[in-house]
Amino acid sequence: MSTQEITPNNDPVFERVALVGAGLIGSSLAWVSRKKGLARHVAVTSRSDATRKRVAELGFADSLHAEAKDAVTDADLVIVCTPVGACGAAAEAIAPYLKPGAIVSDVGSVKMAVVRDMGPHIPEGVHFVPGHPIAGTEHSGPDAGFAELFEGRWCILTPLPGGDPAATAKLRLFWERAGSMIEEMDAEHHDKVLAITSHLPHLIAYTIVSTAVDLEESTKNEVIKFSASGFRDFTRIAASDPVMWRDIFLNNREAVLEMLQRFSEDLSYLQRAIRWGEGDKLQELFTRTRTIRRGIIEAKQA
Ligand SMILES: NC(=O)C1=CN([C@@H]2O[C@H](COP(=O)(O)OP(=O)(O)OC[C@H]3O[C@@H](n4cnc5c(N)ncnc54)[C@H](O)[C@@H]3O)[C@@H](O)[C@H]2O)C=CC1
Ligand SMILES: O=C(O)C(=O)Cc1ccc(O)cc1
Repeated sequence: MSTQEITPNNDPVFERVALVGAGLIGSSLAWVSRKKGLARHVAVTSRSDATRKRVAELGFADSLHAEAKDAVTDADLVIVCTPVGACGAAAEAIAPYLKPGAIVSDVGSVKMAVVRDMGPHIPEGVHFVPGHPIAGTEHSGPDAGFAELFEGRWCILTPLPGGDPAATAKLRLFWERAGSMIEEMDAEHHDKVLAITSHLPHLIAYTIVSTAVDLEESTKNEVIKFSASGFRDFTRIAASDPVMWRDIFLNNREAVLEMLQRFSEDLSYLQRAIRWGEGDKLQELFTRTRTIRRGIIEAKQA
């Protein structure tokens, strides 16, 4: 079904959207929902008094709730925006309060574990459509969010086999109106692709920054002083939320370990080439990767 057929105009996509968790992604979704009129009411839930106080000051919620059940009651769309490891408990807590016909989604960076943990709690008659915006920053918490985060970025939906296509189409429309481009795929494929494009790069960044700071004191000072753009980029990524990334690696274990194995083999190949002075091998690989980068830039400009 084309999204045009659902809402031919700019009416709100949903009456009431409930966001469970008010960090970078939850607050960005609240901001964009309000800015672009995606929902008539944005209900936000956060467990801590301090975060709720801050959310009230920032003013991105129409209603603010300590208990997720109060936010999700009567909601047409519920998006769980917690770290991946907390999604199952969040689904269990809200399940009895979900409205028949409501759509439940999430934004987790891993999909198979989210389906495994949330799926069993979603009641009959409620549509579960997992999602993952490929958009973010190294910042976290309610202050980090902004309405433009999803603009021009991919959002991957992983609908379950046998799920309601109309629910998926409506969620697609929501993300499209938030500025995203949508791709659908199965959860297993998602986890493999993201293991190499996002999870492994973060692991490498965490490692290289940690290796650099473990160097003896004098060298460490030089590292900080002369950190050129390459290393700086790594430090930005390595500043990402520790709990969120702990949960990603624990919940995408198989795919990350497989990619890590391949990566280690490729690294050994380069190590060998350097040891034996095989410049042709180095140059050939670097030429190949340069072509890939240029291809990505050209595809973006097209
Ligand atoms: N940060 C990023 O760049 C991106 C993150 N994601 C995914 O989005 C989700 C949220 O990430 P962020 O918004 O960046 O995190 P965040 O740390 O900024 O916010 C997480 C929110 O969840 C709440 N929370 C934490 N543990 C909880 C629990 N046990 N029960 C209930 N609430 C809990 C926190 O209080 C906070 O409000 C994660 O699953 C992450 O994998 C997806 C795309 C990009
Ligand atoms: O800040 C960056 O460079 C990111 O890579 C953000 C990010 C983090 C996790 C995701 O699942 C998607 C995007």
